[in-house]
Amino acid sequence: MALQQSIDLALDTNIGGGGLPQAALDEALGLVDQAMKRLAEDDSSGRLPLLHMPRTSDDLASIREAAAFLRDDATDVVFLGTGGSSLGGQTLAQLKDYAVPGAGRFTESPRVHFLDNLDPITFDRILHKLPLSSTKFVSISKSGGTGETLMQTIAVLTALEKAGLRAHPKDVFLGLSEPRKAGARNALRDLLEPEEVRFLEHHTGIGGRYSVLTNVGLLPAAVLGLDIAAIRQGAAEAYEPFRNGAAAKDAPAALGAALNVAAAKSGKGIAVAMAYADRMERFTRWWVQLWAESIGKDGHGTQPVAAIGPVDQHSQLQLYLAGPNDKLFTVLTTGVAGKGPLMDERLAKRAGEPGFGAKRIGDLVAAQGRATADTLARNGRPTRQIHVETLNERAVGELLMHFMLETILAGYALGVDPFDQPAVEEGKILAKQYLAQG
Ligand SMILES: O=P(O)(O)OC[C@H]1O[C@](O)(CO)[C@@H](O)[C@@H]1O
Repeated sequence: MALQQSIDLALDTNIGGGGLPQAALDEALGLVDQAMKRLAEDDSSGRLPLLHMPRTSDDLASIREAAAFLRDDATDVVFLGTGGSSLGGQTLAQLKDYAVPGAGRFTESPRVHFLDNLDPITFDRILHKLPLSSTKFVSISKSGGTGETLMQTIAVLTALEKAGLRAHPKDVFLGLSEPRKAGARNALRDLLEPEEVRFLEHHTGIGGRYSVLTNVGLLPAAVLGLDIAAIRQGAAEAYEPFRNGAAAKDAPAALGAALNVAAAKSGKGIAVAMAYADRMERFTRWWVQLWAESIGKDGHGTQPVAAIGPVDQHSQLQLYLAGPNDKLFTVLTTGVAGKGPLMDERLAKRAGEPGFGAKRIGDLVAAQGRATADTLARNGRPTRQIHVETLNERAVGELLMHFMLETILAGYALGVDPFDQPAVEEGKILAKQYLAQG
């Protein structure tokens, strides 16, 4: 197990009155113990296919084969899709420097792009800059009906046509969506199937924000040459205590769920995840969707906030330490001590920081992650610490599964359905009405 979790700095016994009372945690653990029974039934009945994903391997060959098609002769691979149809892939791609400030510009071929936000200027620019004759595209939408993804796909087909490349969309496009349902439209399939574009099937029993371990997340990971089997193995590690029938307090994801439930019931209405790694920035955004859409309903929910360190020490930390004590913090760190450029002693002295001499950048980042958690605790702010020594496929797989399990269990314990998102439909319908009105 790569993931180490400590909730010591979250409890009032250790950090004083601002912390969570042990009694609140005990009560939440009782609720999560019940939730775990439900989860075990979900597993044995097959009701939650996500729980079987870590042990599944028979689909990996087809994912690798689709990835090989995308890589073949391609300078660029563009993933179209939004929310859960993009953020999981982005999270994994960050292991290969995707969207890492600075480093992301130097990624190897094929360059991978995730166009998850709909912005006319961005889309125009990228369509003009992409070498269309050597670019492959993947349109991902579970429902097949998401307006943003449909518009992106239409725009790309049109651009291919303008570039005289329209004759062969099937050679440059893949679709990924649910199979057609009797009596219902799948607009993405309606759009691409007449062009003979091949579709990979989106798992019907796994919603977008839980789909990172399926072909939705693993396809981009495979395009980037990541070890997709190791991602699943890592996920299996997170699930192992549940398969072994552990009590909530002994299963890290269940303990995390209980902590969040205790926080929610103790008036901590905000959950902050602050990761001390550039390569976890997309992970924090993936988690924001996971938590917000799963828990925010029926008047329940805590507000997820994503932060990364050390940069957000210089923007958000003041509020975290001295603003309202209404938050539960999760500080995520990796084993960066001893890594990165070495500080020349002479130059460190000249900069007035002799303590930097002979230290590495990673030494400071490691010290900062620790100092932030301790400072939050000293100021009575409940703080959980999660550490993974090496951020690789296995560790990210474990983190992803940990947070999915934590979210499902928290939803069950709070009495909300963690798998739907009915409220977002209203705005989508209204937007289409406004579009039609002009
Ligand atoms: O994969 P789809 O069906 O295009 O949906 C994209 C996203 O939109 C939502 O349905 C919310 O509008 C998310 O739950 C989902 O991840």
